[in-house]
Amino acid sequence: MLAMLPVLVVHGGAGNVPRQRAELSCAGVREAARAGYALLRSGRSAMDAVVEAVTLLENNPAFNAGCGSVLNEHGGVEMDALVMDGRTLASGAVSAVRRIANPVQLARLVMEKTQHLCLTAEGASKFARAVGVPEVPEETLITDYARKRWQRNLQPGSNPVECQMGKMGTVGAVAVDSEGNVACATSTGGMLNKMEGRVGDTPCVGCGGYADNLLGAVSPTGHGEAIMKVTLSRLILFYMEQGKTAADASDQALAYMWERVQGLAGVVVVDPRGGWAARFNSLQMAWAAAQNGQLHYGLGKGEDFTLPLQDQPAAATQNLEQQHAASTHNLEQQHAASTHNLEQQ
Ligand SMILES: NC(=O)C[C@H](N)C(=O)O
Repeated sequence: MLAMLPVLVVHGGAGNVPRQRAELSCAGVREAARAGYALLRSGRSAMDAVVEAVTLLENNPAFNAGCGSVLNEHGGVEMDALVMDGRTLASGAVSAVRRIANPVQLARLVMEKTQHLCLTAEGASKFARAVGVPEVPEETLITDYARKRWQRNLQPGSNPVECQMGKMGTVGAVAVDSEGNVACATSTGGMLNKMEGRVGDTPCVGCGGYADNLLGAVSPTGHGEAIMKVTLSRLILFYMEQGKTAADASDQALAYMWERVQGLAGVVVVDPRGGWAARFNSLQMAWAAAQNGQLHYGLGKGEDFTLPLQDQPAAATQNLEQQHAASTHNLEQQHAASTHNLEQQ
């Protein structure tokens, strides 16, 4: 059993990743999984590893979290983040927080330094100042891509929720460390063109994540309102408690969410023995998992590419990654061509 530990799984958002961003997303989740796993291998805790992985994803403009966050209806950035420690069920979150480069780190400070689980908006900013977390100018969190999508969705007749369902990019991680402790972390800019003050699933315990050493850990991504209605993360762990594997529990919960509220989402899940799953009912979800010196990753349904994690010269790994990118691209072209044919028929 110990050979299965440690393990770390990350996601870069559920949805339909535009072709030009697919390789960027895959490279981003691979890098984050490698970094988090390296910490676990050096004996650090599951909490350290998930925060490290999510911090890297927040700093990567390819994702809807930290720098790269989607904009609210007024063109501003309001972010949500959550961490949870499976040893004690300690948890910390921030919601609708502005001008913070790494909301996941602020969420961890809420867990460690306050009596509360979640701080919101201006109160979260004041807390950040009090504990020495610097404010950053809002423009540094806004990419051209995010601004264009915001502007497009201000047009009459646009449907930001539909558009968001196509291109999500929330980030998250779950891990089990060498001692069998589990943790989760999730971070997001939320939903495209959301109302000011809208808080989604991400900072809500049991919705945007859950971690319990007795059961496992979950980090989801997807339509926040749907995730909240079924408390998706806790629902998956409930099914696991009843004896389901991480993959079966995830599929069952996603199917339930689809039946009840037509929600699209994806999840990464671990159990305390090192079993893991990356599942989604959206078209795609960028994910990567590191375990036993191997890096698994994928984007489309059924994809599971594998790369060695250690004892491998960087150049050789890069070659393999390029081959995978090329084969994914070919598949995408075949898919696009067949869809096109179907449309013409
Ligand atoms: N992209 C996402 O996953 C969005 C996030 N779950 C939210 O609703 O805020």
